[in-house]
Amino acid sequence: MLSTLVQLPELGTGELHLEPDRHSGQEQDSWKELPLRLTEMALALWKNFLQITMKRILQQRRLSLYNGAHGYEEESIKKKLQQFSGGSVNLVKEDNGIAILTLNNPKLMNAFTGTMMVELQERVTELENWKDGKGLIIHGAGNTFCSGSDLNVVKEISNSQDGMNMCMFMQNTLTRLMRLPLISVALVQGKAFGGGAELTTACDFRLMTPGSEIRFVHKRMGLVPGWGGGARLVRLVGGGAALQLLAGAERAGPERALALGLAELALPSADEAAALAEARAWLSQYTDGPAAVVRAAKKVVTAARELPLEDALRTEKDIFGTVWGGPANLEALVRRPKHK
Ligand SMILES: CC[C@H](C(=O)O)C(=O)SCCNC(=O)CCNC(=O)[C@H](O)C(C)(C)COP(=O)(O)OP(=O)(O)OC[C@H]1O[C@@H](n2cnc3c(N)ncnc32)[C@H](O)[C@@H]1OP(=O)(O)O
Repeated sequence: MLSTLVQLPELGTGELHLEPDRHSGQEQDSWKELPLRLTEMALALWKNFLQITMKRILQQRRLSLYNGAHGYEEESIKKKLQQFSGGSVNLVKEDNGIAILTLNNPKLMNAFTGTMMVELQERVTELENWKDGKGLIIHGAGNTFCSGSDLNVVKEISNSQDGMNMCMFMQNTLTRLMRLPLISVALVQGKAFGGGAELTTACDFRLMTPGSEIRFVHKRMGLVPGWGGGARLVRLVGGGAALQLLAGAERAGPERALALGLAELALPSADEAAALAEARAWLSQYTDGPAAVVRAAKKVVTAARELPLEDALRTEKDIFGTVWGGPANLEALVRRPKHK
């Protein structure tokens, strides 16, 4: 019998066995079967690829807050949002496990157009599939964070159905962002207003440059948060402070944000490049070491943050099981570090 491995682009590797047909009483020339057998294998690999892809889509659907049962038809919502183009959401994933996500619409203070909302979801999906990822920094182009939804788009989708659809779409995306097994930082330069303020609350930490502001301006627009920022803000700063920030549309500069627990650090420099370098340095103290362990730490916190106690404890046990006796644990047992 002749065996060989065959690598097909995008589909993967399959093992091909060729053997003469002994029933015909003649040695078949196996090589004549090769094209047919290659086709058979390509079909088998393609079927496997489709099964894996469908499993991933269904898994992401299961992770979503809203689905068909809530009247949430994602593909038609994306189609609507894609009518409003402009700007981009760029992602660079580095070999060190840190990703930089840039909101790139500086002409409009990085306001979210419809296509940017769709691109943000696509970047989050990329990050969900990035198994070596440890940390994420989100910032805006042009030394400012994000001015919320593009008001030109808001005008076009001001009817109830479109508004609810955009709300559910962004809540789905920001909830998945919040749950990423990466340690995430919002680098707030300039203005984080409206939906931009909400986006900062979907990150684990917020670092703010001199003169920057997080401001929930929704009330001044006759609104309340719709991207999940209200629910997350209460969990970050407590109900009283959240109510002041929402009902007063109050400004939170670095000092006030630190006092409220809304930010973790007031950065010294307003310079765009220096601020990003400082954010990288700050994040690195939490992302150094094996990705499996960093990701496990975030998963433990996510479970504890969202689940009832006993479910959180069981989840912690399961996560513990993924690192106990793992490479990093065994190596540390040999090295016996002193935790001075
Ligand atoms: C659930 C989320 C919620 C929703 O979807 O309904 C929202 O997020 S609604 C949007 C909430 N955001 C705002 O209301 C912010 C509006 N913008 C401002 O208050 C100011 O632009 C500010 C304070 C962010 C910056 O002021 P500054 O004087 O520094 O700059 P400009 O105002 O001249 O802005 C430059 C340029 O950008 C345009 N711009 C700014 N923000 C938006 C936006 N959100 N949508 C569309 N366009 C925006 C602004 O109009 C200027 O353009 P120009 O053509 O030069 O007039």
